[in-house]
Amino acid sequence: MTKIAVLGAGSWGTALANTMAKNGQNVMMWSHKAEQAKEISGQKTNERYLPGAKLDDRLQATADMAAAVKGADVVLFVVPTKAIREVAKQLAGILNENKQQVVLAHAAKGLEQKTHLRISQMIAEEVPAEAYTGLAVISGPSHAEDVVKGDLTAISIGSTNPAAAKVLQEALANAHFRPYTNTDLVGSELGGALKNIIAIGSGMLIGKGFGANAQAALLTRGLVEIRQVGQALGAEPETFLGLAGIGDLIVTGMSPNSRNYRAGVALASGKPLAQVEEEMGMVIEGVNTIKAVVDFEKEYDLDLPITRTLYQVIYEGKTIDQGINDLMTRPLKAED
Ligand SMILES: NC(=O)C1=CN([C@@H]2O[C@H](COP(=O)(O)OP(=O)(O)OC[C@H]3O[C@@H](n4cnc5c(N)ncnc54)[C@H](OP(=O)(O)O)[C@@H]3O)[C@@H](O)[C@H]2O)C=CC1
Ligand SMILES: O=C(CO)COP(=O)(O)O
Repeated sequence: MTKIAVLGAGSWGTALANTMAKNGQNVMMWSHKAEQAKEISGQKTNERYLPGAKLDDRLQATADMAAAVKGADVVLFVVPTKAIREVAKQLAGILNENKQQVVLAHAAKGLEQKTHLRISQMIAEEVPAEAYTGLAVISGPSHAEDVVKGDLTAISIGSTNPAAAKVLQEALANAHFRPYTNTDLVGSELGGALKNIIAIGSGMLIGKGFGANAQAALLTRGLVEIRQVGQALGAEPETFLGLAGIGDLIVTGMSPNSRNYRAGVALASGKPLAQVEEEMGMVIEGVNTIKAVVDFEKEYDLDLPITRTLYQVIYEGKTIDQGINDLMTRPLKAED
């Protein structure tokens, strides 16, 4: 039995922790809210984030990070990107105090606002190398709402340390949940972060009444942009043809369970971004990630028309209709 501390008690942290608890692993969740930890441990529910879901009887949560981490073999971060650095700082203090060495993993899908760093880079800046044996990312097509219901799901775990990926693969696997491993940490992180931008666009198209042709065009051309950025940042291009790439793009770009997709639909109805974020009540990573990616376009001399147009629509007042027209009437070119 592996002892796993899951840091973060939103929808995805709860769904992953619940999967491992059902598999018989020794799981302790950490929530920064004592009331929520009490609800998870006592009632086996997390009504705010997974309404109606009944969690495994063995699942426990605490608001004391040191207690969650004590004796853990694996520590898994599942907080939004903007909270990763702060949580990593707290964890570093605890691991240092305990002289403890763990496998580190995260399941977040974004880039840091100011630095544009990937999540594993932020964690590696905060947690000293002697406190962990490997760093892995859980990526791929997986909405928490579907996972907690036991819907069939396949994900990918990326790490340059195969032993770190393996320990997570074994802790998570069951007949409904099939994790694959790969060694492309960079590509697995970027696939997860970048598809959120395209998913917002996909929601906008549906909100505007367009159909499957339009969605297929956007997702396919969006994948070309994701691959360009990935290659510029050192990812393996093949990763974007796998679960962490096209797999996640399909589910996030087409499922109404996606927060990013739903945000696109809501923006197309004319709601301002602040209202969309408030009404969602859960993190919409793509609206922040897009800021980093428009900077990458200049920094690495890339051509990212969809990303650039979505940025203009979300932040610079361009209408969706104008954005679509700009994209459709660009100079004609060969498919690349
Ligand atoms: N939801 C999903 O299906 C999937 C999500 N992901 C990714 O997982 C990450 C987390 O997403 P998700 O679970 O959906 O997010 P949610 O918005 O559902 O939950 C976020 C959780 O993190 C907590 N949190 C926020 N800031 C802090 C902080 N500074 N310290 C401690 N806890 C904090 C929130 O607490 P509070 O209630 O106080 O705000 C909440 O419990 C994201 O990067 C997302 O892209 C990846 C795959 C699937
Ligand atoms: O990454 C996800 C599914 O794989 C979750 O996407 P959303 O954050 O858009 O819900």
